[in-house]
Amino acid sequence: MDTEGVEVDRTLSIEIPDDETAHDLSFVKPEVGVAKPDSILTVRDVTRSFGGIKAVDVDYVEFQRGAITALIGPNGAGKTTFFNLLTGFDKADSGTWTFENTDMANKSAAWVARHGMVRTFQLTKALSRLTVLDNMLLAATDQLGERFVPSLLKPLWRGQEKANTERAMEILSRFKLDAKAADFAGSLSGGQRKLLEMARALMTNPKIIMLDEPMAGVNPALVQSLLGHIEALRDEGMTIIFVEHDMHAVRHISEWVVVMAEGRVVAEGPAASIMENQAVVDAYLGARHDVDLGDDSLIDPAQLAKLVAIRQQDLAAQEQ
Ligand SMILES: Nc1ncnc2c1ncn2[C@@H]1O[C@H](COP(=O)(O)OP(=O)(O)OP(=O)(O)O)[C@@H](O)[C@H]1O
Repeated sequence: MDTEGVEVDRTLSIEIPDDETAHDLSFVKPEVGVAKPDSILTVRDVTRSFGGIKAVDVDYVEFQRGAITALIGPNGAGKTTFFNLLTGFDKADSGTWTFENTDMANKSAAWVARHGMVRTFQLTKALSRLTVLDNMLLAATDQLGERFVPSLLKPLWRGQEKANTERAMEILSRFKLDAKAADFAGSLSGGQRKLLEMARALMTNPKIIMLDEPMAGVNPALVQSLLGHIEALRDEGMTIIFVEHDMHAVRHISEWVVVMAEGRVVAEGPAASIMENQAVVDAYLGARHDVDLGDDSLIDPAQLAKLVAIRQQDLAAQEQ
């Protein structure tokens, strides 16, 4: 169903113009539930509640293979919960999702990773106390799960560890982190940590990588280089879905943007169309979120005036 309750015909195949690349979605209609030319991940009727709150209530969304899709929305919109459901870190109350026609609903995170879909996590304190290389090796075992428990499969494990170390060093050198392999992860800069988070996820050779706020805490001077790495992964054929609050980054690299509010997808489309979408502006205003949509010139002056008025009311309330 789209937002107006109209059944969307998904049996229609969309012809990609010859001269378009796989990730150009500029010719796809910016409407909720729209079919993509080549969906790698299709989500249907997924819900997850916590107590009385429906954190996720997604009717239908397709993610285009080989594209960079941003998942945005105000605080509490359900983005993280949605990521966790899709990657097996939480269980949905209902719904299905298929990745390359394989049913992925409510499988374990290790199973999901083995089948080619991984999400990144911000480095925890515990991981900061391990070396960069340890982090990489752990990512391989974590995500591959019990198959490689070392005590059970010692000879196999040793071979595996050697292969994993080689692969880890290869990935680290891609991100220019190879010289840091023996350093504690906690000693890395904000930008290098983000690269390590991405590098960890690549250990299992995923087809879809889901990045959790890849720009958070990154020095603005390094943002460009980080975006370049993400684009390079896309250019090699990987599908990228990322949650991000930094709208400048979203505008810069996303071919498609999916907007969530109160658990639902309220809009989707190319970044430029999203910035003008009334449902999106309302979602952010409704959440009273201090938002920078990345380019003030794209915001309707009336909406800006509304924002300013709300801000003034907040200030007046604080002064009372
Ligand atoms: N484990 C949990 N227990 C109870 N409520 C939860 C839990 N996880 C999420 N929620 C609630 O579900 C809703 C969606 O939260 P979620 O963290 O997914 O939003 P988000 O869009 O990722 O927000 P943010 O941008 O702030 O990270 C919120 O109301 C949140 O309080």
